[in-house]
Amino acid sequence: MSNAGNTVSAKDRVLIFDTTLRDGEQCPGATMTFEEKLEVADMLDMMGVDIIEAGFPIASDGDFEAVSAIAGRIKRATVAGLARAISADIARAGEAVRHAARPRIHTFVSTSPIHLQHQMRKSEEEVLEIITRTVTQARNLVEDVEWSGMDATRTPIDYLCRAVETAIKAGATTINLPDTVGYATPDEYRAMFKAVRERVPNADRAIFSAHCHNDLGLAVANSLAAIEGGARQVECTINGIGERAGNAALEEIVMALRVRGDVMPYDTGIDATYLMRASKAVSSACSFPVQYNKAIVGRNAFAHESGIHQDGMLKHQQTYEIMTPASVGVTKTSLVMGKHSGRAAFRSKLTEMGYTLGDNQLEDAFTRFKALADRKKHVYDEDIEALVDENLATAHDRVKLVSLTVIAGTRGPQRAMLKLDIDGRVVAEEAEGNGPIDAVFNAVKALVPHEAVLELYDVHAVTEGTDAQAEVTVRLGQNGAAVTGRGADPDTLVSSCKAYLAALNKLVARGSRVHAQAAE
Ligand SMILES: CC(=O)SCCNC(=O)CCNC(=O)[C@H](O)C(C)(C)COP(=O)(O)OP(=O)(O)OC[C@H]1O[C@@H](n2cnc3c(N)ncnc32)[C@H](O)[C@@H]1OP(=O)(O)O
Ligand SMILES: CC(C)C(=O)C(=O)O
Repeated sequence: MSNAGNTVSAKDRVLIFDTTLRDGEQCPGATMTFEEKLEVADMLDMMGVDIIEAGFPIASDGDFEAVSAIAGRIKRATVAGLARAISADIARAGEAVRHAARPRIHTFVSTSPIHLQHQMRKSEEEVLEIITRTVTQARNLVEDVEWSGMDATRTPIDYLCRAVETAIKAGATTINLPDTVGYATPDEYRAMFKAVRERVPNADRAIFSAHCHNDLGLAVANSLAAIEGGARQVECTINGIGERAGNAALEEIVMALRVRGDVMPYDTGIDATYLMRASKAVSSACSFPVQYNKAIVGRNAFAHESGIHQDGMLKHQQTYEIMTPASVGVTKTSLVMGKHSGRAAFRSKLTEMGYTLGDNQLEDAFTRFKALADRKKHVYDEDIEALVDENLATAHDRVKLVSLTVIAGTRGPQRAMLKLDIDGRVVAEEAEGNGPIDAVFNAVKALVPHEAVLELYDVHAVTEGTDAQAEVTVRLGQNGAAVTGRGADPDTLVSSCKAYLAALNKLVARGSRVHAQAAE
């Protein structure tokens, strides 16, 4: 089990280049305000990101301002600004990162035939000249220059090697070979890095970097394969946000390397205990919800609903978790109560909630819990509380609900068909009423004649949603005294009936004049 703290071992160090504020922000709808960008940048710096790509300064004045401000405040990480292979872009990026403690200009140009022909409309030779000119310009502004060959994975290897060699010769210190359109497979991507590093004569003068998109869901797998192929920088984003299907997710790369250090002997400088906080910060800054089943930071990443898993987790955490929640900044594992839960988890939940039930009561409550969970999407603690409290209270009831069917709607009269168990005998009655609840109460009164008066009827939803448990309170008054009964059920009519019966049972227990018909 990983203890994913901030320790970087003797393993090979992989630099984390975070592009949440640049490529991440490029996904539709993810635009962040100036203040939000500063907040995210501070968080990235705090968690140990090596390079923060703060934006694309030529894109807008707002982007320029944000990159400049981030460059001015970040003291530890390198701050990079993106630039096309255009002189004005590079000058603007250089200006934006000028005040950074560690400034970087990241310039890129297409290398694939499809891009050269259709987007750049330039020949291979012309692009090589552009690389020399633009990387040299960037290098005259800052020491740290990254060059990217856009669409590298659809570029013939011979030309890619020539482009890389040219960029290094012009002064690039980092060479990024992006899978711009998320097309590569892990084997191909690993082999590409290996081949370029072996074939380019000056390859040892640069750090190689991977930048993967998730169009085929392979971004993280490809990033890890690139590391095996010799990349020592990976470009990624928090929550995997980014152009189209997104970029490789930072948290997944970091934790894959931590947890599987046995087969991937590499590590990063990231303090993984910040991962959840960073995920929430980015999700809220760009109003992008994190999918529930997202690895590491999804709300279900450390949640277990099925009984067998919950039983295993209660016996030993490593039965179904490969990292501790604390290692990624998640407060704790959650055992979610639902239709797949078993007795072990139910018992543990009740203990956690302060209930100690005997075996029979527990079995009874579990049966009712399963019935509720079958009808209800989310079973909250309040649901269980309502269910158990009612269960405890009704243990000695003489009058119990067996079944209830109600015909309601616009075409009255409303009619209730009720079966009760009274002292072990099942009796039935049908009654009409002025509304379905009146019909139910009339049926009860027919089976359990009494003189008590309904003093209060109150209904409220215990939990959220249209499938919420309705909790009904009924107060019955007789001879100046009153009793209150409660009932909970997703069906308001059933909870009304239960509440009425609960109140009647209290009257029976007090010896009031209530005629439990079957008992007579
Ligand atoms: C894979 C990536 O993520 S690359 C980064 C993508 N990010 C963005 O595009 C976000 C920011 N972009 C922008 O704000 C704008 O596109 C700008 C400011 C950069 C450019 O705006 P415009 O000047 O209006 O150009 P427009 O966006 O319409 O077209 C892009 C131009 O850049 C050219 N171009 C694209 N990439 C490069 C490059 N790496 N180097 C040089 N030129 C490039 C295109 O060929 C096209 O040129 P053309 O107009 O001569 O045909
Ligand atoms: C600018 C480059 C690195 C890029 O974002 C890509 O190729 O996806």
